[in-house]
Amino acid sequence: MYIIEGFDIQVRLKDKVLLDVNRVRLKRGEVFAVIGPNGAGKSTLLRVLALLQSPHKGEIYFAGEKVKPRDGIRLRRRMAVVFQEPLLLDTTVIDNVAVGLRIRGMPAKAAREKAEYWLEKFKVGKLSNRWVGSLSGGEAKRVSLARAFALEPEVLFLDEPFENLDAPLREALLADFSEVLRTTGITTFFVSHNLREVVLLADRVMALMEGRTVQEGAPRELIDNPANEELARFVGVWKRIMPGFF
Ligand SMILES: Nc1ncnc2c1ncn2[C@@H]1O[C@H](COP(=O)(O)OP(=O)(O)OP(=O)(O)O)[C@@H](O)[C@H]1O
Repeated sequence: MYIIEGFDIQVRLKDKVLLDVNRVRLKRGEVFAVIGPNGAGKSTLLRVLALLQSPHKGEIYFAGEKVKPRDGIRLRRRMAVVFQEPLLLDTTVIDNVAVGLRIRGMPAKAAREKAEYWLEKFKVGKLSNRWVGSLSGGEAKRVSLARAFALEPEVLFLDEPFENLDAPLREALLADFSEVLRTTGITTFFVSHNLREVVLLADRVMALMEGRTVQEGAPRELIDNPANEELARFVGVWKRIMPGFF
């Protein structure tokens, strides 16, 4: 039932505890969001669960299997990560999407077809042969999402994927992304500052502050009954920004 489970995860930097999470669990098929202020440890938690960073303490299970350090590469192939910056390779759009599939042993023609399919899904099919250097920020994000989905990962990790976009571009991408998520049913873990995004996309949300979980539940629970004053202020700000939405 759980694809990823983390227990007693601690990350430290010298004497400072950056992350101290008792339990985090991601059910198969759910969209799980992590919100919290700057420096709360959200990206650190993402990196730990995506097996990109080893915690100083704690255990992680992937599909019921306890993760050992040497399992990293093998298990990471079952995941995909999209960062705030698209991190595209300096080549064409289609090659960016196809290359991961080729690395996984897919023949060139099949990889190209799959890449085209996912580029179409994210409405950038027409840009297939463009060099990535000529893309706008929004187009590059769409390509990086297409690249992640093309891998058909068991878990998709997203670190603030809609940041740094103008409002109209962000809205359009959010709508398209939400549609793809709904149709693929892919298990997703995403980090966000944006409560509206969380309401639109997430089944469950965890609020992280100073590296610790302060609340976890359905987005509605967090909005209606924030667990502490800081969270209540955060929710209050969003209610003022978007009256009627929450
Ligand atoms: N390599 C590093 N060196 C020093 N400090 C670090 C490093 N990585 C993370 N930190 C610190 O760890 C804490 C958690 O960082 P993290 O990026 O996980 O927070 P976050 O919630 O994702 O923040 P943001 O919303 O600003 O991206 C912060 O105080 C940050 O300064």
